[in-house]
Amino acid sequence: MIHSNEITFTKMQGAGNDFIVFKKEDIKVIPNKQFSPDSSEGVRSGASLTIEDLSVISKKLAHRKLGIGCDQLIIVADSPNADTDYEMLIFNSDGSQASMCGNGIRCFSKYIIDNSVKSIHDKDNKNNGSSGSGGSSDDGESSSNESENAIVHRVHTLAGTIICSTDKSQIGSKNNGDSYYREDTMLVKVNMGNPYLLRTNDNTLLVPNDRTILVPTPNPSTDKPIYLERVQVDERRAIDVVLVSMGNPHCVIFLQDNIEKGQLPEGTDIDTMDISEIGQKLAKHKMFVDSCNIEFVSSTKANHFKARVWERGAGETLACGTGACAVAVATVLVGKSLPEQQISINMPGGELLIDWNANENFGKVFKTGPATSVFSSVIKI
Ligand SMILES: N[C@@H](CCC[C@H](N)C(=O)O)C(=O)O
Repeated sequence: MIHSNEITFTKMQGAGNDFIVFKKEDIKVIPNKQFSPDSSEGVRSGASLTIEDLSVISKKLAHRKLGIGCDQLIIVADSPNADTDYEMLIFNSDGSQASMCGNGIRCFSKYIIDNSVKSIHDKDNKNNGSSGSGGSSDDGESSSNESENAIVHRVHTLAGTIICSTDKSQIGSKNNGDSYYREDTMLVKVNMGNPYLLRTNDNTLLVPNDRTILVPTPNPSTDKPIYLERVQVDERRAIDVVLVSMGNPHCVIFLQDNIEKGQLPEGTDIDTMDISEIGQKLAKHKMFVDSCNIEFVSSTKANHFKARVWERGAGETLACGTGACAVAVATVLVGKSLPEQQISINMPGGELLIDWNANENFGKVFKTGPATSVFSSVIKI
């Protein structure tokens, strides 16, 4: 090995979905003198590392026995444009790069606040991470996502700009006038953007691009909406699913509907079923352009649902933020939720609250949930 890396990181979790979070520039690339004793190279910052380098590092760190262990790596980087404050890079535990992570972005925002990470675009130094960009905007987020008292981060992701808002009261009170006492957990509300029709290998003619906004079909009993699909899991089984993109792909399975159609066995129970069997098969189904995240859902009472997730690139996780949004959107689309009311999605690691009304706030989906710091340390790999 010619180089080793020393990384200062924070282990975080959001509703039990766990992350290793660090700044890209906080990776120190150290030349290994044992293998290149004559090299004049000194310690470099990780700022110059490529996506391939970060993918290799992520896979090592994410390993639950040989590394630190996590579902995703969340890397804080400088934003490539002046419209956003920061960039968030995401890697699944298998090293694949993801476009968006709903639980991770709340932890990202808490990390920025806790570490006073500066935005390179904040020339006046107004935004030291805890003051926020204040970012009101014309695309609907300002009405529901922020207030005078909120710290707002506009984050560049591969899924587009995502806006996080944390009420200042979440940050804790001033301690002795010179430092902040920080709670381990803060609640963060995120404008997750619009839900989109998921483009698959089968529907490319009907869904010509990845940015076709999803809206409820006016007459679902007579039209077969494009987001409903019957998927052949294997030779003996087909399952009805709802397909939603939250900037990353989701395939939502309502258990009871499939039991009633005889497509899942009577007695299939969300708490005890083995989701890995169907999850793995569907995740790599040929209809998906680049694999898929699979959500299993049962209803508890009006606007309350239980869900478990098989994540592409990470397997079963205790929660998935984009997954919770996709589930909530799917429940509205198929008439299981009232869009005027908040939707509660309970996953094994905790509850996420989703607001989506296709006719308000430009059809954006809002998600509220916790972000928790577990510990910080340094690792050499
Ligand atoms: N845990 C995440 C989603 C992470 C990415 C996903 N596995 C993918 O590959 O799309 C969340 O909270 O949204």
